Amino acid sequence: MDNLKTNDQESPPAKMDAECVNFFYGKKQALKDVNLSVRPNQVTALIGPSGCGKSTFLRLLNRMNDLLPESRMEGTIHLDGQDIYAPGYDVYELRRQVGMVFQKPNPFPKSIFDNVAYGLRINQLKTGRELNETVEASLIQAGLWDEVKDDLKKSALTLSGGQQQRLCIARALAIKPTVILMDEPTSALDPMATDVIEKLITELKKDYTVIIVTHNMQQARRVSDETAFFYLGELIEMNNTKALFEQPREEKTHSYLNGHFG
Ligand SMILES: Nc1ncnc2c1ncn2[C@@H]1O[C@H](COP(=O)(O)OP(=O)(O)OP(=O)(O)O)[C@@H](O)[C@H]1O
Repeated sequence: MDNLKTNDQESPPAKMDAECVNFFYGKKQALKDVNLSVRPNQVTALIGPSGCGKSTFLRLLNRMNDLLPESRMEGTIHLDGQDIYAPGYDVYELRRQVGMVFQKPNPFPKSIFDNVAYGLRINQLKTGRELNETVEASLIQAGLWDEVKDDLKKSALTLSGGQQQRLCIARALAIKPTVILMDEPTSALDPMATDVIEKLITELKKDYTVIIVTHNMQQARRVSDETAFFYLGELIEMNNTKALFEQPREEKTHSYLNGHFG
């Protein structure tokens, strides 16, 4: 399955890569022999019909499936060349480096400021002026600062859905990750809020590596540099987004993109 990797000799080393990954929920196999490389400072989209394993794969990238009872993973996943499932690998440091934004905005019932400061405080990374500066910088980077700068003490729950999602992105950015995982980050948002987040994703890749699960093929086309198409737990094809959409190599990809199933 090496041919599914998109890393050639001229590319920078992969930011993350998966080799021969299988994943089981009890007896059910959700991922089958997945080989996939993610390039740094790019947006990689994971697409495919419901239940094909996109979210399962995404969650393996920061070991979010570790606590699921009776689940089992085989294969290896590297971050900057290090095996993140190796015994002794620091899972807390992994989750600091590989942040996650979920489908539904999930701010804590706390102030806007405290939401962004949360990870910095529990990890004792910053206090005082440094804390304030990092909160401000994260809100600026998430494109929310101008809308909230006079209301930092207000509850995060008073924000609109789109603002809440940008707040969750600011919260993820505050602890200085290098990779951001996004699991259908706009599926609960209206078209205008979606547009704002999509533009933000494009901005973020200057500083971060972004991996996004999306049901929306047009969104994958708009925001991503590379797209991986999953079907029934297998990675069928991965390529740069334009090529995958315009000249899919595999018949299954072609059928899916043309709406024959999904
Ligand atoms: N916690 C779980 N326990 C058991 N089976 C699960 C669990 N989570 C997912 N699955 C199964 O694993 C398979 C892959 O699910 P996954 O959520 O990764 O797919 P997906 O492509 O992200 O789907 P969707 O687009 O609907 O979110 C599905 O058959 C699903 O039913």
